[in-house]
Amino acid sequence: MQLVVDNVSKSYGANPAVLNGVSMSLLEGEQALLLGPSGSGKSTLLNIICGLQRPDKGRVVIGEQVISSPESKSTGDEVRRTSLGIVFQTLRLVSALSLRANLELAQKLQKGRVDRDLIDQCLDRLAIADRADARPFELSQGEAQRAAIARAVVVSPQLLIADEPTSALDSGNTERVAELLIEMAKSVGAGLLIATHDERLGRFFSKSFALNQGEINPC
Ligand SMILES: Nc1ncnc2c1ncn2[C@@H]1O[C@H](COP(=O)(O)OP(=O)(O)OP(=O)(O)O)[C@@H](O)[C@H]1O
Repeated sequence: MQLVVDNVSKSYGANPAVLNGVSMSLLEGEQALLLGPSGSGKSTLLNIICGLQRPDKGRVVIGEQVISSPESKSTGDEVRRTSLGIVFQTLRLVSALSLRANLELAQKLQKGRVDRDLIDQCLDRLAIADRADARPFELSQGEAQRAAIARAVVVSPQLLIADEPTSALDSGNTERVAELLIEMAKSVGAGLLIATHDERLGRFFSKSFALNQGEINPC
């Protein structure tokens, strides 16, 4: 499913022009990195791409649907539910539920049904099958990060979006998580956009964008 970010601008009162006419696109199934230092607006751009924040100007189109525009109201819910898998920077797993129940809940909410085979496959691939009954606070940081990836993938998204998915990891685990995201996105035929400040991830991607001082450029 194609992603088009068209001339998006966003300011926050004391932070004018966090995004200043940002345009970028991903073809169906394409994988890319969004690079930028801390505070450059990566999370803001991802939130707008996911329809979780509205831009001041411009729009985001996923497939045929506008998910974000200054006027957008509820359209984002439907595109998010049917098409997106999101790995949040703060993971956002439900702490009262086991890892398996977190994945089942995501499938119920987004797809309306539970696919246990796909859950088992993802848990296996991410090497956390033996932690399926643990609750999020019983997981190590790396296991929780992989759990958040599993939750985004088990909904069979058409576009997988990950915000700093390797921020808390050492370099060995950073590379492993990047490779897993790439492999998991391919396994469900999804496009992939990873926001990170970690330039070491560049070698895994043939397409990258650099966000700096409100502007975006291919790099
Ligand atoms: N809700 C908000 N209200 C006001 N300012 C905000 C808000 N959200 C973000 N900002 C500011 O906008 C700028 C961009 O923040 P954002 O979180 O998008 O950057 P980032 O590149 O994702 O940073 P990091 O890599 O540290 O997570 C920062 O200066 C931040 O303080």
